Amino acid sequence: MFLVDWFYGILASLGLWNKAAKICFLGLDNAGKTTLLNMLRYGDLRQSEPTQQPNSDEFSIGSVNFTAFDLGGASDRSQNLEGLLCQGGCCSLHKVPFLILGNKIDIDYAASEDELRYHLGLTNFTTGKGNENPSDYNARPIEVFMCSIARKMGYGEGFRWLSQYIE
Ligand SMILES: Nc1nc2c(ncn2[C@@H]2O[C@H](COP(=O)(O)OP(=O)(O)OP(=O)(O)O)[C@@H](O)[C@H]2O)c(=O)[nH]1
Repeated sequence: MFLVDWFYGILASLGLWNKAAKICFLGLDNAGKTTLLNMLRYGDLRQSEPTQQPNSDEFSIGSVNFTAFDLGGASDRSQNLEGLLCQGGCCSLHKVPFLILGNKIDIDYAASEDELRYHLGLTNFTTGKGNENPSDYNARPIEVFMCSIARKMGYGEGFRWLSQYIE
């Protein structure tokens, strides 16, 4: 019973209760991928050593599978967002929704949402944060949400946005 309540609590807070999905986290070194994974898995902040070798970490809650590809010390920054988005339309991620989390907004000098959108080339290109009608949507859903995993802020809204594109 406790386990079911825990499953329900975490998935409902992310809008993922009754959804089946594979959610993959990709990010630069030090972005907070492991911290987010630990927050989802254990519900708290845990320190971990910076990743020195490419690896991945995976766990499931209910029918939702979370995987973080931690490129760490071997990160190749040419694998940027543009590459991931496969703008040539050639790849299997063609219509997969992208949630971009701008983490660490608790830090004074953190980039603003507008700055992040600008530097990612996403100004005026994102889907919108409201409840779109997913069945009307023919393009890849993509949106930016700013967050602080340390303060437990922002990423829940991002996941709930994402959840509307997951069956
Ligand atoms: N201030 C602040 N620090 C954070 C936040 N999220 C993570 N961190 C810190 O950022 C550092 C890197 O976090 P990780 O989760 O290890 O980052 P990662 O993306 O897994 O990094 P690699 O292992 O290098 O790929 C750690 O010291 C975290 O405590 C946040 O929201 N705010």
